[in-house]
Amino acid sequence: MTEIRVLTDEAQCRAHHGLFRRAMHWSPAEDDKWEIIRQTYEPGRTHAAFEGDEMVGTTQTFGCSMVVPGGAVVPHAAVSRVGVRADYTRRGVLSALMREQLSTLSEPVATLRASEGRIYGRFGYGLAGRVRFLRIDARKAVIPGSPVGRVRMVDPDTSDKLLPELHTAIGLDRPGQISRWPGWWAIHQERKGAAENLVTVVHSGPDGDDGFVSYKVSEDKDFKHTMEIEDFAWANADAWRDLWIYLTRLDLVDEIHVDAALDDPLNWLFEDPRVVYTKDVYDQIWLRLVDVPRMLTARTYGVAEPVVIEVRDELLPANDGCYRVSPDGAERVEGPADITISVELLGAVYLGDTKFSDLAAAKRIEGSRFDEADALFAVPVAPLCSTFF
Ligand SMILES: CC(=O)SCCNC(=O)CCNC(=O)[C@H](O)C(C)(C)COP(=O)(O)OP(=O)(O)OC[C@H]1O[C@@H](n2cnc3c(N)ncnc32)[C@H](O)[C@@H]1OP(=O)(O)O
Repeated sequence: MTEIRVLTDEAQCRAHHGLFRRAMHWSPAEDDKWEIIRQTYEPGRTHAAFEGDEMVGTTQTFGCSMVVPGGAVVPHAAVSRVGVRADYTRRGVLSALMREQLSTLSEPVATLRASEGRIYGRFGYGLAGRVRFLRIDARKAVIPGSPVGRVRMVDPDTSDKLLPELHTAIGLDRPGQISRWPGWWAIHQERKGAAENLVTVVHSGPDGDDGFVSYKVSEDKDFKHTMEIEDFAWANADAWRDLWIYLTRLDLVDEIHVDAALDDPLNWLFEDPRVVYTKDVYDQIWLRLVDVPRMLTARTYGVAEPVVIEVRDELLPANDGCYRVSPDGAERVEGPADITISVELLGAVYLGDTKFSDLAAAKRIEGSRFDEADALFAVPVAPLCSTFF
């Protein structure tokens, strides 16, 4: 029988990490890497599945906060390192891990990045945010005008001190953005070493530092140079534009790759909008409403007549019930409901990436008054989570 345990000692956490990496077809971390990775194992947040004495499955959370529509910041669990040993798959190991993890979470919301699209819906995670992968032709990318602020290159020691504070100040700018935990920064900082050669520049305007970008440039056998933008945050349009001027005027860069929000206005920066090419749109945020009443009251709503939504949650039945959503907020009520929706799909509409009317058109939800529900849940900016975990 599968038993789920919370891991406490380091040797087991290392085995957990190795099992997850093996499930992803990656080799285990070397000793020097483990010294950094061990900092990402927070007490009480690591679950493993055991068959007898053998560890056969893993999952873990990182504690942080997430921005919801309207700007409130709520406690959030970032779920990661999900893996089941290949000789134990499709026997319910992941299901047991997910049930235990969900029932013990203290945060009202959890998100994850899914390796495959069919895994997590059954556990109540909905596809709540997508991202555009952009390719920019750096040789033709001309931004008219001059920078208005100052961009400076910072050495690794300086950026290690500066970036966590700066990200806290400016990084929580959209629904879906999350704060970063010490272990996240430990791994990011290690990447500035020789192996990955990540470079950071910081922008300052009239009120001080207000933007940063971390990037690396690699060269292929044909001497083509490609820049990968790994981390990018800005507090205002001047910082955003100045940092792009810096990036597109760098020598020896042919192409730039970056992930951007669906509504990022990057094309409009350039004389020729076609230098920005959307190579892909992919799912990014999979969101699980753990405490539906709390999460429905945490966000704000648009202007429309109130709608009553009935939520169904097989794994966490405390969420079952009807909620009246209006421009003034949300509250539990008795029925009748206008719309019936699973907790998975409520997660999909929660940040505003998906509309009720789209789910109705796809025959995924039932009811009426979808236009009013769309207007209530609409958000002025697309969700994004710039923090990979
Ligand atoms: C947040 C992250 O860390 S993402 C990384 C996720 N990890 C990986 O992709 C690593 C490789 N894969 C694995 O380790 C495992 O196959 C897992 C974790 C995806 C699934 O673990 P399992 O123990 O096999 O899942 P479990 O047996 O509980 O399956 C539950 C249900 O999901 C289905 N399912 C599980 N994995 C998949 C999949 N990859 N594709 C489609 N269906 C799946 C099962 O068929 C089962 O359906 P059923 O209830 O209708 O029978």
